[in-house]
Amino acid sequence: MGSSELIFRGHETQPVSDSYSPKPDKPWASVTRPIRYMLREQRLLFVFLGIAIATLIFTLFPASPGFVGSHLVDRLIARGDSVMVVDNFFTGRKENVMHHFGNPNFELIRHDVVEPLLLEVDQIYHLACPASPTNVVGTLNMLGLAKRVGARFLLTSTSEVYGDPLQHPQKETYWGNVNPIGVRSCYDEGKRTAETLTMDYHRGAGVEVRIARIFNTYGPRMCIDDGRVVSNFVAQALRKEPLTVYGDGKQTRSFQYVSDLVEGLMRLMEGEHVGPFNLGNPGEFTMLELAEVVQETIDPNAKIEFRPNTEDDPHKRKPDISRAKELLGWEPKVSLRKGLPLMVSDFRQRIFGDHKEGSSNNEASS
Ligand SMILES: O=c1ccn([C@@H]2O[C@H](COP(=O)(O)OP(=O)(O)O[C@H]3OC[C@@H](O)[C@H](O)[C@H]3O)[C@@H](O)[C@H]2O)c(=O)[nH]1
Repeated sequence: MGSSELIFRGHETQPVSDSYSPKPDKPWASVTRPIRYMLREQRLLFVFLGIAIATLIFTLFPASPGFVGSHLVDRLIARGDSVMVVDNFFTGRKENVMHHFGNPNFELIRHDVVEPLLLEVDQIYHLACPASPTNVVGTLNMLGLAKRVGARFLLTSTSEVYGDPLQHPQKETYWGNVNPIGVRSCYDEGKRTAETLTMDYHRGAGVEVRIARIFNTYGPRMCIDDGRVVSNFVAQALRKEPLTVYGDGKQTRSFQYVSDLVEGLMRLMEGEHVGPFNLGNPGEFTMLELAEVVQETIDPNAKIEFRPNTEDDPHKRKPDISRAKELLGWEPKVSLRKGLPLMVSDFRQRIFGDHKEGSSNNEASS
């Protein structure tokens, strides 16, 4: 049964403050109940919530605009789930999911999660997060929805909750070192608040929740020129521009290929553990080392240009993934040197319109 047969009452108002109130009577229950029963009996129905807003003032730390989500949708559809994507397309790209148009198991809804919406679903992957104060509102709305319809809710939190970490590598038990009033705070504290709300809805309202803390992720369909380092370096090398290394380039990050992340998210959703779980690749690189890998992969003659670093830039970051290994049976399979070429062919195609290099849907087999 296609998800298009669902009842969608997206424009009903559902004030955040009534999130804990009992469910009102559903006038269409006699119609929706059998449909819901059949859907549940056949396959789970998913809502995937895409990116919400990246406003002009807050574009500093854009979350993945439809990038991670679109790969997740591919996997869910491939295993036969019905998927509804909710996205306001402020930064997300319709092209990322266009190949599912016409599939009765796929539905796309233009909606901003800062506005409440009501959909009958079993699972919610909440990936929407603008670097703006509205991210907390979006999370509240989605938690309210999960409570109301009894859906399992997965929050994609971030390694940013560890701030500029004083513990290395970072374990989930580490509470972090975040500046509450800095330029990154809106995103970092927004995600920390999202984790808090998620746990409160779990403890207080019995919502089934899952929390993933996602480390730097890259792959095909990543936004070009979004400011993140892998996207910047790859686009710069392809355009024969110098790679812009911020600061002295000795700060470290751990880069995970998108298919590894998607596998981790799905295992987390299906598993029995709330988390939080670090989902990241423990391979740690300085930005200068990353630049070297990009040079090896794209252009050995690419120059490096040093730029002043941004404020509060974390000095190092590397996930301890023992918990995910033990409880989810998950670990990344794609190294940076293997994953980067798969992203490069997609970027080349999108930057130069070159169709010889393969499709934008490249995935590393993992
Ligand atoms: O062109 C660039 C861009 C960035 N950088 C550096 O590369 C490092 C990584 O920067 P990014 O912006 O890619 O990523 P960050 O690790 O700072 O934040 C990221 O962390 C986890 C995710 O959840 C966030 O969405 C993402 O912003 C920083 O040290 C930055 O200073 C460069 O050297 N050159």
